[in-house]
Amino acid sequence: MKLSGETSRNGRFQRQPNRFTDRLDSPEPGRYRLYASYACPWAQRVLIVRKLLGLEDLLDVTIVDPIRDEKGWRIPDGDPEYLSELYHASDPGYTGRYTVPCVWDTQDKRIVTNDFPQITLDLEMSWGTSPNLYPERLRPDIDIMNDRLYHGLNNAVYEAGFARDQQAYEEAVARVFSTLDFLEVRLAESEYLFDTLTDSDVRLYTTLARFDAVYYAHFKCSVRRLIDYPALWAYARRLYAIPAFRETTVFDQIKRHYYITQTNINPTRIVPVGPEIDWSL
Ligand SMILES: N[C@@H](CCC(=O)N[C@@H](CS)C(=O)NCC(=O)O)C(=O)O
Repeated sequence: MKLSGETSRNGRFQRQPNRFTDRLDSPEPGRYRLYASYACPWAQRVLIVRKLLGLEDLLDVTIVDPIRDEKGWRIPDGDPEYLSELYHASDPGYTGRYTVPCVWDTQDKRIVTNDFPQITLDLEMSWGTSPNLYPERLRPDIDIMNDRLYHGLNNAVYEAGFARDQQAYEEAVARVFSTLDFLEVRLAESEYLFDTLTDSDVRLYTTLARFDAVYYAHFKCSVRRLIDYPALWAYARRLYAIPAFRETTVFDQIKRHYYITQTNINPTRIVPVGPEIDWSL
């Protein structure tokens, strides 16, 4: 992983900006292809929304190999062999990481977007509205919630895991658990984060699904497990019972990806056995 450029002088992880930020404002069958990994929480968001909205025929998908080497994501039986080739075809001077999710335009032969926070919103606003995951009446609240989830949880677990400094690590972990505490209270009274299933639930779910399997040990977010939060754990299992969530949650690939690929954190590449967790309701 080329993370060196993403560590600040005080040991904090600072994610690279997204290079491709065009919008997906009109679906065209056969034109766009999503590149995703089952391991990646940002990519799983798009896989879930694609299935929830029934966009399988409008947005083709390629799932990359979960084990990434120094050349980046490999495309099984792919043409091209590596995702990097699509990045360089789109921008020959590209020097960042080759990230999923990204959407490739098969007609213009370029990456339209790797702007992960915007991809699901574009699909929800312009590609499919049943169920309505981004209803207009809730948009300002969903935006605030998504921001809170990103800084307090989705990205904070990475800030904890990739910290190179004790204080930076402890500050990120504190944010993770104060956010989980806030969510526990909220979800004790409500089935979803709002009065209906929304984009925010998708964003929360993909981090919760990885929490006990990876973030607790590998990223050292070890104060409490997800299963120690009764309301959050029940909520996570309720979402897992929905096919779009369950069918895109591949625990084996999640674990192998983080433990084998992130050798800066796990140089032995040993994948832990367990934890044994029953996700059924
Ligand atoms: N686009 C964002 C978020 C997406 C992201 O980080 N995806 C990860 C997988 S979870 C990835 O593709 N990483 C490739 C790499 O680090 O080389 C970023 O640039 O950080």
